[in-house]
Order: sequence, then structure tokens, then C-alpha cells
Amino acid sequence: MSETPAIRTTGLRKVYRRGGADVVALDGVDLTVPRGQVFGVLGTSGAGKSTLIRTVNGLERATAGSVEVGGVELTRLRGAALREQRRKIGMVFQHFNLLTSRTAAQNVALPLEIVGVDRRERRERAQRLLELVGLGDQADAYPAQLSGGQKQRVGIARALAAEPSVLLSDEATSALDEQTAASVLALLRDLNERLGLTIVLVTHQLSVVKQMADAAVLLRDGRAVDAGTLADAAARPTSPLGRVLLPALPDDASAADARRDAHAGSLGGAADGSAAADGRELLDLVVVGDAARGVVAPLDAAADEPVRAALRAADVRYDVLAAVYEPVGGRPVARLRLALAGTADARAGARRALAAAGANPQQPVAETVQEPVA
Ligand SMILES: Nc1ncnc2c1ncn2[C@@H]1O[C@H](COP(=O)(O)OP(=O)(O)OP(=O)(O)O)[C@@H](O)[C@H]1O
Repeated sequence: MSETPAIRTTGLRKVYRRGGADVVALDGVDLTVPRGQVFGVLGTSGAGKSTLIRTVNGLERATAGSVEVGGVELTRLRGAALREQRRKIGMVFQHFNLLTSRTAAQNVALPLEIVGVDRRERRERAQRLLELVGLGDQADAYPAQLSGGQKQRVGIARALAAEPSVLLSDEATSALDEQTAASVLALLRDLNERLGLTIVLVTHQLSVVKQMADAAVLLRDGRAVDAGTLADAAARPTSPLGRVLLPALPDDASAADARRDAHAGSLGGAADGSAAADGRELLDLVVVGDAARGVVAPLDAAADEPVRAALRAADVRYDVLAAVYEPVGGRPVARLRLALAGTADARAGARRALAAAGANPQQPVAETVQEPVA
């Protein structure tokens, strides 16, 4: 039997009324967020990202479909039962939403106060939570006395007070400078790892998802057009999510690399002048995982690297037109764009050898079909 997911939505639909017209914000979203993951929600402005997490959190009522959190169907609940379940979902907001007249500790203790935890225990638990987010010495500070990053840490501690199984973050780092945002994201990652907390991140910052998330969903016009782990999406560069995560390689990115990497039988170097009879094609390669490092290493440092070995074994010549290396979803990803020359059979053989070497060879995707994120 498979484990109950942290979140499951089925046919989730949300229609707002505005000025006498219907606005379909979610149009039948089926989504599964496994437990313990950091899960990104991507999409252009208006795609339905905020509506999705506001509906999952019960801040908005679904028009149709269902939302389950930890196996409990929120969309069936009303009144006290709904409030009780909603407490198990923590929420972190872009503008922190702290009460300015309360100290950090009193803000963190608020959800405990609502459920009637006594004063002494509230104080102790708030202090422990503030320590967890690195603010043990700021319990008596008021929000106005804290920096943006500190305020967001208080917001996170407050979201954790009711010991939620899921933390929803709506642009939690968008109002922070880059360095502060990075430290808040590191805190979220740490909480995910230490507490096994499932975190859903809504953000217009693609870099945040690339760095932080294990998996993501791409929303477009209220529909989930693609979802999955980032490593899988990166290995499927023509998939909608893959295209968002790995925008097209610029052809002219590294002419210098092309010269350095061109091997002995490089394009244009055919001594017998037979190149004109050969076909030529562009090929994008993606290598995900530990092998990625070798792919972009200088040739002499990676003599028996499988991708180069596959190219050497095939009867083709090639130039490396671009090479990009970056972590995606915590895994190294290397991408190369090759100009390949040889007979049709030789090029087909090279594509097979490259596929067998785990390099996911694909025709380059034209820039015009890229999916903007924000
Ligand atoms: N309270 C509301 N009343 C009416 N329409 C709404 C309301 N909230 C959102 N919408 C509409 O629903 C659609 C989805 O909005 P939503 O805020 O979920 O998108 P988003 O992906 O979070 O966008 P952004 O990145 O700009 O925040 C949009 O067309 C928006 O105008």
C-alpha cells in the first residue's frame, strides 16, 4: 500500500465572481505532494499559484473537487472540524503578517493561545520555536525592532507552533534581499530535513525552486500542465517543466569553450574534405546526477567520461557550442549543445550511444516555445 501523500487535490476547481463575470482560477487540478518533500509551485502571474495554496489551506473554499491534507478531506469539513484540521497546516506569508503590538514570543504563541494552551507552556514553546529558527535571544523584541529576515523567521516559528505536517509558503522570501532570502530558504530546508516537514513553496523566483525543491508543479491558466521531481523534469528537457527549469541554451554562450573542447576530428577539420557530403545537426544533451561533473570537465580531466567516449566511438565529428553546469533540485545537471557532423547512419549511431550513456539527446528546443515563469 502506498503512503498517504501530504497533500492530494482531485479535480480542484475555483471560480471567483468579479464584476458579474466568472474568473476560473483553478480548472481541475489533480496534484499529489508526497510527504517530506519541498515542493515548488511554478507558473506565470495569474496562473493560479496563490489560489492553489489558499484553497489547500482552507482560506478559500473550492468551487468543486477535493483537497486532502494528511489523508483528511478538508473540502468535506465545516466549522470547528475544519478549523481543527487547518491548524495542522502552517502558512508563511510574503509580508509576514505579524501583530505589531505583540512581541516575537507573543506572535509565535498566538496559535497556542487560540487553542487554550496555558500561559507558561505557551511561553516555553514559543521560546523553543524561536530557538529553532535562530532567534532565541529576540523573544521580547517587537516586530518593528526586527529586520525583514528576522520577522520572517518569527513568521515561520508561528507557523510551526501548532506542529503542522505541512508548511505552505506564499512568496515568503520575495520581500527580502538576496542574502536574507538565502538564509530564510536555508532555514526552511533545514526544517524540512530535521522535522520531516513537507513544504510547498509558491514563488515567482525560479532560482528558489531550482535550489530548494525536490519536485514541482507547473500551472498554466489554472491547470497543472506538468508535475514531477526536478531531476526527472531536467532529464526530460522537452517537457513543460523541463523547459521552465532549463531555458534554451544560448548558441553563442561559449564559443571559447567550443574551441577548447573541439577534439581532434572536430567539425571543419576533416582532412579529406569529405565534410560537405555529410549531414549536420544540432543536439542538446542533458546529464543529471554525479556523472554531470565529468561532462563539463576539461577533456583531459575526463578522458573516460561516458558521453565523450560515446562520441569518440561513433563515426562523427562534433563541436561543443555551449556547456552549462548547475544544480537543479539538489542534483548536478550538465547541458551541452553539440554541432554534430557525419553520415545519417553515423549520427543516428551517435544519438543511440549518447542515449545509452544517459545523455538524453534531443533536438534543441526553439527559444520561442519557452515557458515564462513570472
Ligand atoms: N479574490 C479574487 N477575486 C477575483 N479574482 C481573483 C481573486 N483572486 C485571484 N483572482 C484571479 O484568479 C486568477 C489566479 O490568481 P492567483 O492570484 O491565484 O494567480 P498567481 O499565479 O498566484 O499570480 P501571481 O504570481 O501574480 O500572484 C487570476 O486571474 C486572478 O485575477
